[in-house]
Amino acid sequence: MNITVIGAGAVGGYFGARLQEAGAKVTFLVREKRKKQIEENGFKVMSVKGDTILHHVSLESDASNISSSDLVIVAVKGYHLDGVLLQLEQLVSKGAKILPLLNGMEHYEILQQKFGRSAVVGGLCFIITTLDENGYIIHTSNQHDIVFGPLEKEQKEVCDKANTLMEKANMNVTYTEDILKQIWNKYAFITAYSGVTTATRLEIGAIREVPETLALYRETAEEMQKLAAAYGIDLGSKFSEDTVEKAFHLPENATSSMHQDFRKGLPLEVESLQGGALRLAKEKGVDLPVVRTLYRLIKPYEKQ
Ligand SMILES: NC(=O)C1=CN([C@@H]2O[C@H](COP(=O)(O)OP(=O)(O)OC[C@H]3O[C@@H](n4cnc5c(N)ncnc54)[C@H](OP(=O)(O)O)[C@@H]3O)[C@@H](O)[C@H]2O)C=CC1
Ligand SMILES: CC(C)(CO)C(=O)C(=O)O
Repeated sequence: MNITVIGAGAVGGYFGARLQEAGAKVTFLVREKRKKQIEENGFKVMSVKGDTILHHVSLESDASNISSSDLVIVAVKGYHLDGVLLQLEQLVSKGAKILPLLNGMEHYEILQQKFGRSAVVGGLCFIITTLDENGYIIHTSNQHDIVFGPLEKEQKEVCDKANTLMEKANMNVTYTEDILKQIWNKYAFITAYSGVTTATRLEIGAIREVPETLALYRETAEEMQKLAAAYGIDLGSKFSEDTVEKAFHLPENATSSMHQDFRKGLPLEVESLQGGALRLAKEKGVDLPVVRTLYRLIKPYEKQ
């Protein structure tokens, strides 16, 4: 299977490497600085699930040099999505379907509007990865999961093929017919988790010790559930309870990638997560006062 990964960062680099190990022909579409870093330092993954070095890495900076791909995995930050649309256009025009792994929700609408509904497969991931100063991928969580599936019937063939590949790879895959619900589920969870960890600058262990702050987390989950319902998605009567429960099963020092970005002084995806929720809520006339407060607390640090 021919796969292009746009964004050879923490997420794209990790899953791209796993798919290449499993036999896929993977091309990483990268910008010049990252290309140079990989050429100089090599492509290494240091992972609790097993280290790997890619001895041959196919790197491209221009999608017009890629003849065709079955699937393009998009793993850039939400605020870089606009910057990859022209490259994506070239790949989609040569027959590729898009599998986004970004956190958030609005990118689906953006990609579907630009490339048509049939081009965009549903997907998300659960993993904790980061890049070190050499550009090596450091994977520290037990999770290395992709959840994906067709959003349109005509995507079944490429999804079946991707599933066969992912099942062979050193990662977990959940292939589901109900991917829209799973996307909302992750979006609702991550908006609460990233919002509360980043706004408080606390890891989950400290948050769950303080009932008042844990209530903030639960109320964010409740609001996100309300938002999902306004879009016709029922996350289930136990969603907020389960979200709180999850906080007690995570390691004490676990935190969101947004909070980690905050600590590193990197830009924050607040517009893709909390900001996006507020825009989606406005369209449906839903009020999200807790999400709005988190948004207002995090927004000043968006560009750091
Ligand atoms: N890291 C994690 O643990 C998790 C992250 N996520 C989500 O995954 C998404 C990606 O995050 P993550 O991998 O951490 O981010 P990273 O910053 O590590 O990687 C993003 C990569 O995208 C590249 N990029 C940006 N613009 C372009 C472009 N125009 N062309 C080619 N490459 C480009 C960047 O390259 P450059 O070096 O050139 O800037 C960077 O390498 C986010 O939405 C995040 O929320 C989800 C679950 C967990
Ligand atoms: C919660 C987690 C680590 C799960 O993948 C995540 O998506 C994030 O922090 O961005």
